[in-house]
Amino acid sequence: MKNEGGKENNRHSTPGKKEAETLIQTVEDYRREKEILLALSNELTKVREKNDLLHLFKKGIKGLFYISHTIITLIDYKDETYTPFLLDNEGSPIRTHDRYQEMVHSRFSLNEPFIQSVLQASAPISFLLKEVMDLPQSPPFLQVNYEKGVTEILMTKLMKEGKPIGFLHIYTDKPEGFSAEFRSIINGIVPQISGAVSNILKNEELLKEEKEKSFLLDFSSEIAAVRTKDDLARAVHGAFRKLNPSGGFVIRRINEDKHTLSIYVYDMPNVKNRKIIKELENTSFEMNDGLQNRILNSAIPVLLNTEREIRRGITSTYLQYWKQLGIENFVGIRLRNGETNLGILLLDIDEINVRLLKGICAQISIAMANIIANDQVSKTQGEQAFLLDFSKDITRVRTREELQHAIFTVLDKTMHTKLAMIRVLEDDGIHLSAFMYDKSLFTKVKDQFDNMAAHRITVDEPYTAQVLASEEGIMFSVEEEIKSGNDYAGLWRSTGLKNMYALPLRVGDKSIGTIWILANRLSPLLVKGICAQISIAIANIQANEKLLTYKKKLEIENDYLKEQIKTIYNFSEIIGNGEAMQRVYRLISLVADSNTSVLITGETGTGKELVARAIHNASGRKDKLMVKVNCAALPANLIESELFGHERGAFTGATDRRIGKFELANNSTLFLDEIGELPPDAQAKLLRVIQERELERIGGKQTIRLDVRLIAATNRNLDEEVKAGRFRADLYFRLNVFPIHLPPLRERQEDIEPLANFFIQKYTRSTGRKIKSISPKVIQKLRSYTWPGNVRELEHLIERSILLAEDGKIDDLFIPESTGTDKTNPALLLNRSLDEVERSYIIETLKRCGGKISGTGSAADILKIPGNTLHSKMKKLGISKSDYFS
Ligand SMILES: Nc1ncnc2c1ncn2[C@@H]1O[C@H](COP(=O)(O)OP(=O)(O)OP(=O)(O)O)[C@@H](O)[C@H]1O
Repeated sequence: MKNEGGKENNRHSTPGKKEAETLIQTVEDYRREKEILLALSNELTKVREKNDLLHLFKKGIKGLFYISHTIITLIDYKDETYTPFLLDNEGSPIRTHDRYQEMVHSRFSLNEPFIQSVLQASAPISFLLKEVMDLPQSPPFLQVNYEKGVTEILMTKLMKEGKPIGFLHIYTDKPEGFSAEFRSIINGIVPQISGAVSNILKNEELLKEEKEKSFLLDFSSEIAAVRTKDDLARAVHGAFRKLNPSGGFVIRRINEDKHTLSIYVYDMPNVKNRKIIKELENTSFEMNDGLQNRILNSAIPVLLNTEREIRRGITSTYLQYWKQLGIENFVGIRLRNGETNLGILLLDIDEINVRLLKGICAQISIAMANIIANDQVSKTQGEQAFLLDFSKDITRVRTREELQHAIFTVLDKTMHTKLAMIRVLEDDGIHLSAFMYDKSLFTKVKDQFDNMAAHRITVDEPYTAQVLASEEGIMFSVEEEIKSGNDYAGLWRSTGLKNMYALPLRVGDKSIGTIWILANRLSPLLVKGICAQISIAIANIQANEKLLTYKKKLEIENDYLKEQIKTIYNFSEIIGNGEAMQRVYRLISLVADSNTSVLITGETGTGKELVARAIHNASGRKDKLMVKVNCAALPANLIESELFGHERGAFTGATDRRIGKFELANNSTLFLDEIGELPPDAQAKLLRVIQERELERIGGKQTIRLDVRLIAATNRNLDEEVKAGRFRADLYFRLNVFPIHLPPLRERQEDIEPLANFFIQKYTRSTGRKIKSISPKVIQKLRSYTWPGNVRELEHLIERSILLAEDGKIDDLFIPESTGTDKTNPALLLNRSLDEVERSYIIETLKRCGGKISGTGSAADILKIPGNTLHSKMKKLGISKSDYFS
């Protein structure tokens, strides 16, 4: 240190004349000094512009004092540094120094001895560079100046309101250094320089404020024109480009769930990786991630450092991406409308201008709130208009197909998703079965989905129970359900959609089912509206389907009723009192009242159906119709559907649901006529139904429990059918619990006359003819006939005879020509074996040829076989002469 403003030392140095001269000189100096000071201070008070200050200062002392260059530095108390503020761009020799730029942008510590001594000095203080530059912690600019030939520095602090605000640095490269006069002038001028610096600072601040104001004004007029999200993005982009041409911004909006934030608008000019952008665009970030919530809770912008936040344990993926993208620092500011947080603005900048940012964010917030409100209004209007259309569509829906079309269309067109499942409650109020779904949603997990859909669930199934108990439905996050072990969530995840929206379907207070829709996001208003409409449509369709089923059932019952009326007189009486029929009556009364299955056997026309009806009419089920199925009368491919019913679409041609005869005979009797003709598949299914007492319609999932009494009849010998493998033994045993055999008419001749009389009465009544009796001759004829068609044949014969009778008397019957034991009558071919028929035919031919076996006009000739063959056949069939010569 040389000295502190030691002006007095130069004055009063020599006595006498010299003293007088010196005094004059001193006065002169003083005057000059005053002049300089006055001139300088006059100039300096005018200074407003940064560049003017040093220029005027230098100009003021030019020619009077020599200096090499000056600098003004400003103190920053926040980080306890001082930094260059005004530089001498023309005179400074260090401008060519390598470290010049570094010096210009450095912040030098206030806490070191060199600058502390300046701060403590009450007047300008000078230093020889070589003495101070190597002292510990000395600022590097001393060294840099020294290296450029500067020898000495004069420093003084600049004050404002009693507090140092910066320093004036004056450098010289001359050995004589700074004169006392110079020091004195500097000391005198410091207040003016301080004032000028303050003025410059104030002016700069004012200019900055002006600039900000005009910036905000521009921005606000741009924002005022913003109507859409895109407009907002453009306006914000333009504004930030002006402030920081290379930086980007992101505005995140708080989602409707109030727990997450997603990108609203953004501009990331430095991010070239589309994948990262897509990822950032499509992700909802947890609000309470330790960072977003901090920004939302802070009234002022928050300056953040990516690395530091990661170290603090913030795990949100966007930080990792930012790190990857090299974003070191960023600023987060909340966007808020009144007391409501709307979202956050994130800016890729290092410095914060709090006032400006707050101004910008206030404008963005207003625009954003307006856009959101506008969007909400037009969304609500759109949704309402849409719901109106949907409700119009749905009122026209009558069938399940039409409903499916309406639902699939609405989900596809407006929600861009598909129906996962509608389950409806069954009549028992406990089970829910699949009603409608879109398989194409689950193509990746087809089998698993089919299994799930085929599976009936109950109202107690936990997820269904939750949904049914909820007012507005439940949104399941697929990922969270996966984590919590929800078995269905795997299926959900296969669709790539993020949420499962499950809602109860209700009509009034009554739950009718559940609807499950997978989507990334859905409007709650829309879903609720749609579900209400769907609920009503389903209820209508169900009622419609029920009505159709009842109608069908009634129609079928009606058919049976008609049939029953037609035959009512038939089963009111069974004619025949012979021993064989007495036995049958006993059996009927024994079995009628039980639920035992009965198998009635006997040749065709022996009255098997009559007996079946008699059993039914004598049973507790008589108030309901006995249902009859003729197993021989139906094509094999329809028999199962006739017996067990089918659901619509169960097979080609099944255009409607059909109630099977089994279901129709519930609580009554099912008469299976000609059971021996039942195809094997149907036998197997029949057996299952008899065993389990329940069935499922073909193509149906619902199990129907049944209480049906079975009576089967056949004219076949089922024992033999079983042996030949044509009839299932297990089914035979099930049916043959109580066998009743009806003997052929030829074996109960005693019944022929009463039967004949019964039929005469019956047909005289219906034809109006008056036949009183049958002659004994005719009765005799009837008895001697073999009646291959049994009672039915007798009935038909009498009917025909009555039509042909004259004089109220049946004198003759139109029995086929060869009666009695003649078995060549084609009618008699029935119920006979091939050997028997062959034997009768050979005997008949031999008779016609007078017993001639071979040769011209012989039996072999007529039969067109060699004589030898006929011989051996006769031998095999046991034909002897007595057979054809009697
Ligand atoms: N004992 C009887 N008394 C009065 N009518 C009878 C008697 N037996 C049979 N019939 C009449 O004969 C006709 C044939 O009887 P039914 O249809 O019951 O015979 P079925 O053995 O079932 O014949 P199929 O094996 O050909 O079906 C019917 O009109 C029936 O009313």
